Amino acid sequence: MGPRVAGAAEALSAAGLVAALGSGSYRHATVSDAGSEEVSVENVDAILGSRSEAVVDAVAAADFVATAVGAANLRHLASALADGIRGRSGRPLDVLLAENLHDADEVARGLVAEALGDDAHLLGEVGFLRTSIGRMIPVPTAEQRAADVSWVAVEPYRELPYDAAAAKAPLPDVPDLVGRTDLPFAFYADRKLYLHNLGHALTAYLGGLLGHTEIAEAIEDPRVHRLVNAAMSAATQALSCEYGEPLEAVAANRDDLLARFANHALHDSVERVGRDPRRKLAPGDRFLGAVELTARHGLQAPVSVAVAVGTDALLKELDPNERPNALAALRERVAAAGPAEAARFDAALEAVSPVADLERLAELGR
Ligand SMILES: NC(=O)C1=CN([C@@H]2O[C@H](COP(=O)(O)OP(=O)(O)OC[C@H]3O[C@@H](n4cnc5c(N)ncnc54)[C@H](O)[C@@H]3O)[C@@H](O)[C@H]2O)C=CC1
Ligand SMILES: O=P(O)(O)OC[C@H]1O[C@](O)(CO)[C@@H](O)[C@@H]1O
Repeated sequence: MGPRVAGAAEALSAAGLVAALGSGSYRHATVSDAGSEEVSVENVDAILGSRSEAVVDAVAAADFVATAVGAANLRHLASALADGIRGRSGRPLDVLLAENLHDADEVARGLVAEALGDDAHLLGEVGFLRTSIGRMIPVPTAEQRAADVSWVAVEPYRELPYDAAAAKAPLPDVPDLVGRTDLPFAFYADRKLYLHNLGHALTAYLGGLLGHTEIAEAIEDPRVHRLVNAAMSAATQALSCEYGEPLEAVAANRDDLLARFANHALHDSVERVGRDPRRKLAPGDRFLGAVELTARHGLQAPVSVAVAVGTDALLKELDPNERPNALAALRERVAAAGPAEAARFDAALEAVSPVADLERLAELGR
């Protein structure tokens, strides 16, 4: 039997999924334009999040725990994690955080500490491990769900680096679960958000402006590719300067990502990759975090343009009365690099809406 992993999924809407996973297996397809391969993953179980006693017991007994619930939902796990930790009687626990969230370790630790209250000392034996979760997994279509609610399709990329320095216990030997200690883990976390997620979200928003519905179509549009490549190249150079990692190594990751975004067989949607622009445009997340990183190295121009594209996507989702404050806050973040940057942001915003002028955006980002 493999390691015991505590998992939980949200009640009600997830009940069907939990029931299907409770049958003990699910089908897992790896898809690419070169072909696809399907396997059955065995020895699986699931518990509804609302069955909190069962979740607590699972956390108390687990060899390790992993979360992948969405950054905003982490807080809902805190109480079950806290009670599960109490139930371990001091036995060390590692919690792998598979969320696109900067400083996910500090956020999760803070939430669980609050839930533990007077027992917060128990966190001495708990590792909150950042991960760099790069595998792209689209949302199955309604037809796919109707045929098999637990079926999932993924891209071939499968490496999962985690922050080994923060671990409290040895993690099981799982292929491609890679404990990184060669560089500060901040490099991997920043590379994920400010290179992968920045480029991906920009592809989604530009694709949306041009009427594309799938990411692969969007990135193959040369007008989109040029702007995404420019923003990702600025992030590449800035990451290399920030962490002393050779430029060629970071650039190889950029090129691999650009090629992976073009996986047609995955049918990843502009909607999924662009979802929740409010979170994506928050301080420290993929846009504003990337603008800060690139500005520190004088490389911010194409990223400021990217922020304007993201801002346009956000403003379209907000109530009209929320827009002025949101716009002012975002502009202020970009303007921290100086008045020329603020002017670039204003001009880029004009070039996005009401009509997207991608030539003008490319000029502004140079
Ligand atoms: N889909 C992808 O390609 C990747 C996603 N991520 C990150 O992984 C996380 C999950 O992403 P997805 O699987 O795409 O999202 P999703 O929305 O498809 O799945 C999230 C799951 O968490 C469950 N959940 C939410 N709140 C819960 C709670 N309080 N208790 C128990 N279960 C709860 C939901 O029922 C759902 O099954 C996000 O933070 C995302 O940024 C990271 C890399 C890859
Ligand atoms: O899950 P989020 O934070 O909304 O962002 C989506 C991004 O995360 C991933 O799902 C996983 O890296 C990417 O495919 C995509 O860029």
